[in-house]
Amino acid sequence: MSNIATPDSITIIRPDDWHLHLRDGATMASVLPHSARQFGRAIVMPNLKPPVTTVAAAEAYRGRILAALPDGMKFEPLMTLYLTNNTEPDEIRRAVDSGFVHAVKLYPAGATTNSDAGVTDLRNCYKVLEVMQELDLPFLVHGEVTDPEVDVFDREAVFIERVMRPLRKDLPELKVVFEHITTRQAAEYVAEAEGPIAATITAHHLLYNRNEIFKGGIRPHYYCLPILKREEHRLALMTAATSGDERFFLGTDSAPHAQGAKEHACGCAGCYTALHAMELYTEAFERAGALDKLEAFASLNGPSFYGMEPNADTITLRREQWTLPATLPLGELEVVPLNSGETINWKMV
Ligand SMILES: NC(=O)N[C@@H](CC(=O)O)C(=O)O
Ligand SMILES: [Zn+2]
Ligand SMILES: [Zn+2]
Repeated sequence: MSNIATPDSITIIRPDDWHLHLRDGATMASVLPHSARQFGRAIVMPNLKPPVTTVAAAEAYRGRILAALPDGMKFEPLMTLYLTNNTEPDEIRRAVDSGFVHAVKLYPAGATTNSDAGVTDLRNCYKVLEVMQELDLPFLVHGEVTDPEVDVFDREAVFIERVMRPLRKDLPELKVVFEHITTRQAAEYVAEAEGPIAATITAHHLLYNRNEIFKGGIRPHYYCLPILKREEHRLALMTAATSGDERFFLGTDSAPHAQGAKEHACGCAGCYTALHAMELYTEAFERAGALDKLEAFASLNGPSFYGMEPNADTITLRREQWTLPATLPLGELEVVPLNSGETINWKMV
């Protein structure tokens, strides 16, 4: 921990969110201003129902997002395609030509919310991945095996051995983002691997370990996938995020679900953090005495990986306590944000 007195405000280049769920329709329209207030751009996840599997669908979705953006707000949605067993190499060429599709997303079938249409075996997709490698289109990976024999807390670490290493051995020049990493194994793998690889890290995986899910009872709003892990893993993620290593950057994985779908006998995975994401990241970096590393992680490393310029403006967070609302009406959903009813220490100006 640094002994230097921490500041009462921090100004950084406007960050981007490299992993975001906006959903669609009225919910998307209500969620969007939360993200647009904090972030200049976001990689928009394609796990809609039905999933965004074509450039035409991504173009229509992008149009709906831009149409929903309130007047006077600036925000660039960076679109992605949902990879299926049947994605055609030509779709990848169209994606690159489009200029607005910036990545392709892997959902192993059954791994997470709206992953039913996902890939059952990555070997079905090698023709597509070869074209992505050739054309430099990033491959974003939900990195968990779906084998029910594997303990849910081990699914990310096992994925590295069973899927990630063989994939990157076969396609060493493919640009890969290991999304929302949650383990020491993933942080170490990304830090040490050769070739073009990076990882996004959520605010909640930096702040919490798995005890948070069970504090005083079962707390479904802390349930997301990959699930929160032990403290040793949280510490490894903090080390990675604050290391200054360009391979690690911000991705909130903010994912709105209806209150009733989370407070349920079989509750959905996903935490809603779009409202207060930068406040949470600032808190995490401050606790590590690493506020000076926040800008690289939040605003510089992501654009550098994607070959973009950083944003031209800045944001400021002030040390100021405020309490998260119990629920947020977000279009057709009533959403309980992460930290609902709790007081946090930073506030975006
Ligand atoms: N992270 C989650 O727990 N949920 C995400 C899906 C995902 O990113 O895996 C969602 O779409 O709700
Ligand atoms: Zn995921
Ligand atoms: Zn996600």
